[in-house]
Amino acid sequence: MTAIISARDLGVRFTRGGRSGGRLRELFIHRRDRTPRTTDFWPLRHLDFDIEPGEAVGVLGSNGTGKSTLLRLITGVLIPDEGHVTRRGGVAPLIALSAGFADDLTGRENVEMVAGLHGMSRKTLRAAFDEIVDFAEVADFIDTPMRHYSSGMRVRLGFAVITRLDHPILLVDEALAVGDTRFRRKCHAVIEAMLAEGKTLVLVSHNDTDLTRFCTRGLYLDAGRLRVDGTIADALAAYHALAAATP
Ligand SMILES: Nc1ncnc2c1ncn2[C@@H]1O[C@H](COP(=O)(O)OP(=O)(O)OP(=O)(O)O)[C@@H](O)[C@H]1O
Repeated sequence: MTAIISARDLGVRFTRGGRSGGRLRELFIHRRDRTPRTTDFWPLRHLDFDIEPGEAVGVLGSNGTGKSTLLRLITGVLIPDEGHVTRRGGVAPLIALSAGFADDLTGRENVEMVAGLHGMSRKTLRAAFDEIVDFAEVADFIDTPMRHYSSGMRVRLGFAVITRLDHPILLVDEALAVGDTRFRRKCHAVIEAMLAEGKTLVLVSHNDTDLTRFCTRGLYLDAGRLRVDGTIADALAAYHALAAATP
């Protein structure tokens, strides 16, 4: 089978205190020529893996070990400094606890923007809009600017719109941790349905139950390296062994 996501010697370099240059600037500058600074570090380096279509892969590790960075590299919003990552097909990303929403726009405008950016036609969005809003339970706030949304409301609307995209790859970063129990249950049913359809899931989570519920495979990151690429049970065991050994 041909991999749907492939990483080869993948690495990215950050500057302590903030990555130099904005994301947009990075698109226009050949960053590989950037002279290293003493404040530079590699949050991720020398990563190699292939993910097959339909796999459900959990990414785990302690805080700051590069999990979100890996998802941003897979999505393509971050450009690697070494190696490369390739995707076959579109990616529906729910990262940084949002679908990429803008605070000044209303919920409605944000849904339209995100759906449009991800290639959903106006007709499809019109047909799906009410269900998205109902699922997110934000009908009373849909014309309110996003800055007035709670983190739970944001993540609910983000989840509702992102999971409606017709992309084969779903990336979820910690989003399941934010909703309340009832909403989490609704999200679980949606993810299970997407997996049953053959979609590919990459899930970043600190929650063992979520990781074992959805994922068969685990990528355990430590100090920016891929330490275990195995079953989710193996990856969790390595993660917990390290936590137990760390004072
Ligand atoms: N834009 C940036 N510029 C500089 N450093 C950054 C940037 N984004 C992240 N980092 C740093 O890179 C490292 C990896 O961050 P990342 O958010 O990927 O970790 P994580 O494993 O997702 O952490 P957590 O479990 O806390 O969410 C951290 O040291 C973080 O402070």
